[in-house]
Amino acid sequence: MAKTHKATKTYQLITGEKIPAIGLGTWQATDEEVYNSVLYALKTGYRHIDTATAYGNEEPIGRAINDSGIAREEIYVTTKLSPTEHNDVEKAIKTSLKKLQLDYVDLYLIHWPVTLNPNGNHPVVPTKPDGSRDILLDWPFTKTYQLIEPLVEKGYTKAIGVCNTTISKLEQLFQLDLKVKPAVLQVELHPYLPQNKLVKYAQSRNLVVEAYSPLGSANSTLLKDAEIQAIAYKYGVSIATILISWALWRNTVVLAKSVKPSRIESNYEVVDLKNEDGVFLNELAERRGNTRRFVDPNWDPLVVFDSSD
Ligand SMILES: NC(=O)C1=CN([C@@H]2O[C@H](COP(=O)(O)OP(=O)(O)OC[C@H]3O[C@@H](n4cnc5c(N)ncnc54)[C@H](OP(=O)(O)O)[C@@H]3O)[C@@H](O)[C@H]2O)C=CC1
Ligand SMILES: O=C1Nc2ccccc2C1=O
Repeated sequence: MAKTHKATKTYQLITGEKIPAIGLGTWQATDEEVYNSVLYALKTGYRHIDTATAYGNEEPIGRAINDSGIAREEIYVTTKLSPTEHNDVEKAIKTSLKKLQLDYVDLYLIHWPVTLNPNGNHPVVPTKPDGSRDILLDWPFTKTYQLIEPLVEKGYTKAIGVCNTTISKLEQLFQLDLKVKPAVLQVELHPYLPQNKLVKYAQSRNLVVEAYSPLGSANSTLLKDAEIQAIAYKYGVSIATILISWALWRNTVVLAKSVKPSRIESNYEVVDLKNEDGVFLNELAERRGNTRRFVDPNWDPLVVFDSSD
């Protein structure tokens, strides 16, 4: 049986700041669950919390951070700009900070490279009369990126970045005259969707890459995979531990969500994967000839995930 150790690894961002390699995911939990899970995670040793305006849980997260008694500068906090907020990013981040009871966040991400109508029929997912998403098609995410750049100098966030972008979208970003470079790329990553080319490209541009839904999200089929189970068996740990350890092996941040104390604890215990096992997991989807995305909202007619990259 391999020895597990606490996941205290950090990466250095392009800003010079350190980011803890393991962050607690907070999507899909009640306010009470999220409050308790953040408090428990911080007690366990986590120092990185991932949230978003769209999750509607910034307020209980702020309370938990406050009640933990841990110094603000020891905790890495990320929140995300919602697609309906691209028109007034300063108001958006100020609202998030107020809910989080913080003076600044460590990282502010554009949640989706999609702009939704801020004056539509719903604050998070506005729709048109035909039921389709109310997307502002003439508002590219690059325009939003340029709007969030000043938030760093104004002190609202230490770093900025993007989520859910492909290589071609990152290339569009790097074609701009950037005042503030993106520090982080947050995308769905696990052995069914390793996105090897995207990870390599982003890391070569000095972005720290973050893996969301690393366990395959809720009702995960990944956690029942026989080949991954065989690796887990070799190390004497769970599949979840292998998935989290693989994410660290490939030098990505890993955002695992749990509201269960025992899982919050075990997800913070990792093993050092042998290279052969890391490579095996990198290549699993390609070997099987299929990938699987667990998070893929319908942004029709906008193509967010281009299968070519
Ligand atoms: N930028 C973006 O667009 C997105 C960002 N994210 C971020 O990434 C985070 C993680 O992704 P998410 O989709 O939540 O999914 P995860 O892959 O983290 O999986 C969470 C699910 O796995 C269960 N689970 C957690 N630990 C274990 C374990 N050790 N054994 C078995 N089951 C376990 C959880 O249940 P339980 O809680 O009951 O333990 C929950 O149902 C999000 O919470 C969010 O912060 C996610 C999606 C999109
Ligand atoms: O964070 C998110 N989790 C999701 C799951 C389904 C669709 C969108 C999202 C998010 O933006």
